[in-house]
Amino acid sequence: MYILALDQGTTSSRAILFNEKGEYVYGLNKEYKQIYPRPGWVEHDPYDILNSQIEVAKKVVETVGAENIAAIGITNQRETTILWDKNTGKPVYNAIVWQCRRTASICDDLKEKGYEKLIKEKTGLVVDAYFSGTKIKWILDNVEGVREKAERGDILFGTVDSWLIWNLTGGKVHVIDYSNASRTMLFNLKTLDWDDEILEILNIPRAILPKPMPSSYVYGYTEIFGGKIPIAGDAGDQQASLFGQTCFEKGMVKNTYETGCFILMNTGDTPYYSNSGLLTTIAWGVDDKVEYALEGSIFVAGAAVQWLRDNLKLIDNASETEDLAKSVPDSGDLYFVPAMVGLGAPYWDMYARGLLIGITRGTTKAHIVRAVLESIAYQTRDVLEVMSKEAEINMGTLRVDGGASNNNFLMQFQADILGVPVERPEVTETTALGAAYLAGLAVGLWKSKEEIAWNLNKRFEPQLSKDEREKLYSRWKEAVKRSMRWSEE
Ligand SMILES: Nc1ncnc2c1ncn2[C@@H]1O[C@H](COP(=O)(O)OP(=O)(O)O)[C@@H](O)[C@H]1O
Ligand SMILES: O=P(O)(O)OC[C@H](O)CO
Repeated sequence: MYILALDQGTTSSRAILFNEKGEYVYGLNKEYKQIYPRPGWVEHDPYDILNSQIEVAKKVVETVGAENIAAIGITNQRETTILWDKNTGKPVYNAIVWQCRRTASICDDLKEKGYEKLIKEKTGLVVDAYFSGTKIKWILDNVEGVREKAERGDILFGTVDSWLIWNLTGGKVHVIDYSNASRTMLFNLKTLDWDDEILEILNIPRAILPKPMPSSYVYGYTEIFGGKIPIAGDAGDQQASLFGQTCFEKGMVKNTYETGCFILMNTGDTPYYSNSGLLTTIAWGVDDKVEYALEGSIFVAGAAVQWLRDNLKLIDNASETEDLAKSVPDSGDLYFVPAMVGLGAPYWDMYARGLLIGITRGTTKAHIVRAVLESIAYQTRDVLEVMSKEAEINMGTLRVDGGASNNNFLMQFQADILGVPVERPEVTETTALGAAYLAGLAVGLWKSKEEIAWNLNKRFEPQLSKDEREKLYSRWKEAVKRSMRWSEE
């Protein structure tokens, strides 16, 4: 039997089959349209999300037959917000993507009113436009007629997992798992329920919200692939990858290098609160138990490589960056700060903007490409420094995954700049793998977490001296300072 993982990411939808040993069997990927209506705004068409996901899933299922699929696990770009009409199933507005900054002023307002502490204590999150709460409010307040309909109980909200499950089950099931719920800024980490006080502050009717559920559970069935297949796993993509990396022990850390970079540390069965801009989040709910994680979210990582490709046209594809970066001995003191949509952890500056500094007559394309890759590793160090300090854990190794973790230059530079070994597993699609594991556990394909495997592909040992490392890193910190608050009016 196989498990089908649906990995609905920010830039593409993926469907991947895993076998009973957790090995990658076959997968397909479809990119879909990014919509940028104004500077700093990012949207997706919810039907692009759904149709691209179904298209790849159907093709993948055809290769083995629906009858051979034991379960489907869903994992998704988190925070992205969709509201739809309960009766027609039609979205009332485009999906507002996690990267979208349009609600920065709503967040400023919440901060001015002094709600930061309350929101952090209840949800584990900092007040930022990143999370779903203010995006929901924006749609209710700005799209004509939606608030009235919502008050009448005719509107449903979902993150992308909810939207997919609702559609895959023919409009029968309206759920969200705890890990996704913990990204809405509306979910109380202790009661494991929506928080009425925050709902009131943001003026969001409870009736639109999905039912919070564990991450490994049979939520319902889909018949759109020819047979009746249980949907049995649901987790936000970063939590799913923590699961796929088998970071089951307290203190284990992974970094996923995708559009953004997401660094999560398992903190066990109690939420751990940060004083330095890290997020407290639910890792998963499995076996009647909820576990927590500390997270550092970096908004732009692989997306900066995409920007080199699509906007600057400096490269034709992302993998070219590896050889280009290696073609120069260093960046020539060129630094790139990818604050295109502000800066996430640990800075949380919604008004920071991208910066390239240190350009000379000698600067070449290779230097720019190298500076872009290096910026991904520097941002990761920013987060890990704070994380290790706060959790009082000396990280032994960093487990890595995601599209850009295939870049050997980047992984070596990461080990160099951290001074810690970096380990890449055989399967770098660990997000999908985690969703597959969660689904497989719910239907009994695997009996317990102990049956789940993790295999090493390559270990990168740090090669820079401490002096060299610190010199490079201190220049980065200087560059970051100069990018901050740039777009504040
Ligand atoms: N070999 C590579 N080197 C550098 N960046 C890469 C490489 N492969 C992919 N990327 C970048 O990583 C991102 C793709 O990662 P992926 O895991 O597909 O992300 P997502 O789920 O966010 O769509 C893209 O932004 C791409 O530019
Ligand atoms: O689409 P990804 O994989 O870049 O992940 C997006 C994150 O879930 C945003 O929090």
